[in-house]
Parts: sequence; structure tokens; C-alpha cells
Amino acid sequence: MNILDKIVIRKKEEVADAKRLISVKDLEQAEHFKRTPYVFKDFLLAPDRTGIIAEFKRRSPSKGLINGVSDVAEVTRAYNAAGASALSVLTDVDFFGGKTDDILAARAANNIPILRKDFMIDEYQILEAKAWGADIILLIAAILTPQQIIDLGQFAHNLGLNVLLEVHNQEELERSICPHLDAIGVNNRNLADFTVDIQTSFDLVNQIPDDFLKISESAISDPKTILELKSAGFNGFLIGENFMKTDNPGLAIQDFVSQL
Ligand SMILES: O=P(O)(O)OC[C@@H](O)[C@@H](O)c1c[nH]c2ccccc12
Repeated sequence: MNILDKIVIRKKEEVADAKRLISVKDLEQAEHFKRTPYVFKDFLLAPDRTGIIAEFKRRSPSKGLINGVSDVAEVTRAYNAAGASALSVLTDVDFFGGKTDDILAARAANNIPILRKDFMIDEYQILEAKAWGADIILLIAAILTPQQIIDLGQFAHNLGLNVLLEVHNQEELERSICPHLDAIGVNNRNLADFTVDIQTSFDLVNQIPDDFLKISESAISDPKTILELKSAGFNGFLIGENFMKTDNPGLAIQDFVSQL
């Protein structure tokens, strides 16, 4: 069984447990549930922002522990100050070391869009995202049917949330594209076997219709790569490990941005 299958099996248990602990009604009564989410596009295309979606990531199945000490509010504030267009906060507990409180902490410290980075399989998780103050949810084509993508995308849109669809190849892109998406992300990492190749982004960019924001995800470690991806047509760049693996992720992004 590959890692993605394992994550989804565990995720189903996690969601079932969460549903027993906190009712939909409770989520809907959360303070953040009333706020109007930020619009992803406004920040991704803002001339005074970099297009970088900077990720807070403690660990991953491929790399193990990346950063066990940094504080989420402090790091995300520094990402924001350095010109990140949006923040990505991993909330998966067992495989990525996330905590549900991480989004609440990032939300309290920032006024730019936050992506709830998780393996979404159930509407309940979208309600959680809204209740925690997130603005964008991720739908991963590799773990969802086309119908699930339509249903979850529509559900998120009805709550005013933005939707980022993640694909890894042309087949996933073709079968998953639907109107209930705002952005399409090409993951340069194959989540089934962890191999990385930036070329995946260059190969797929022209297959993505222009009505969606185009985002290149993972394995970006060189400012030059951003310039190349930009000229190929990408609007956004999702970066985690390159910053989080350092002692000071906030300083790392500042240094990176100064080279753009
Ligand atoms: O740390 P990196 O290589 O910069 O990658 C960030 C982000 O793209 C990656 O964490 C990611 C992309 N898609 C995901 C889906 C689930 C969990 C994690 C991810």
C-alpha cells in the first residue's frame, strides 16, 4: 500500500473521531465562521506580493522531522512580512505533525489568505477550515473521484472559501477540472512515491485553462526557479521545506525574496 492510501485510511478515522467530538452546529457557531474569507486571487496577483504561498510544515512522510521547534504565529508573520501572497498551514496530525490550533494561531497573526493544507475527503473538514479561519481548501485529485471534486468544490464555494485543486499529471487534470475551482496546483512531488521533478510543472502548465490561477507546488529551493515558472505562466509558488528546514524560516524567506 502506498503512503497516500495509508493517509486516506487514517484520515477517515480522524474525521469520524472529530465528528464525535465537535458537532457541525458547534463549528457553524465558531467566531470565524462569520468572517468573509479573503479572495486568493487578490493576493496572488497583487503587485506588492511575491506569489509565494509559504507553508508551515513540521514534518513529512518523505523527509521525517523538518522543524520541531518553530512557532506558527511567529513564522507565518515573518512569511507575511517578507511578501508571501498566502500561507499554507498543514493540519494533518499523524503524518505532517500539524495541529488544528495552528490555523487559529496563523489567523490571529495575519491578514492574508490561509490555505488549510490537508487531505480533504469530507464536507466536515471544509466546515472545520471555515471555523478555524482558513480561506482556501485543497482538493487532491489523486485521492478524489471527479464527482467528489465537484461536490466538495461546490460545498466550499457555498461557504465563500476558495478551492485549490492539486494534480500531478495530465490524466488527473483532465478528469478533475470543473467550475468549482479557483486555482490549479501542479505538485512536483509524486505523493505516491515521493519522487520530485520541477519539469512536471513545465509539462502541464499549458494544459491548464487560463480561467484558473496556476500554481507550482513543492521542491522549489532556488529563486531562479520562480522566475522560470513565472515566465512559463505560473502565478503562484508553494514552498515549505526550503524555509522550514532552516533555524529561522522567517529569515530564510526574506533572503529568498531579496534574490527575486
Ligand atoms: O516542502 P516543499 O517541497 O516546498 O512542498 C510544499 C508543498 O507543496 C507540499 O507540502 C505539498 C504539496 N501537496 C501536498 C499535499 C499534502 C501534503 C503536503 C503537500
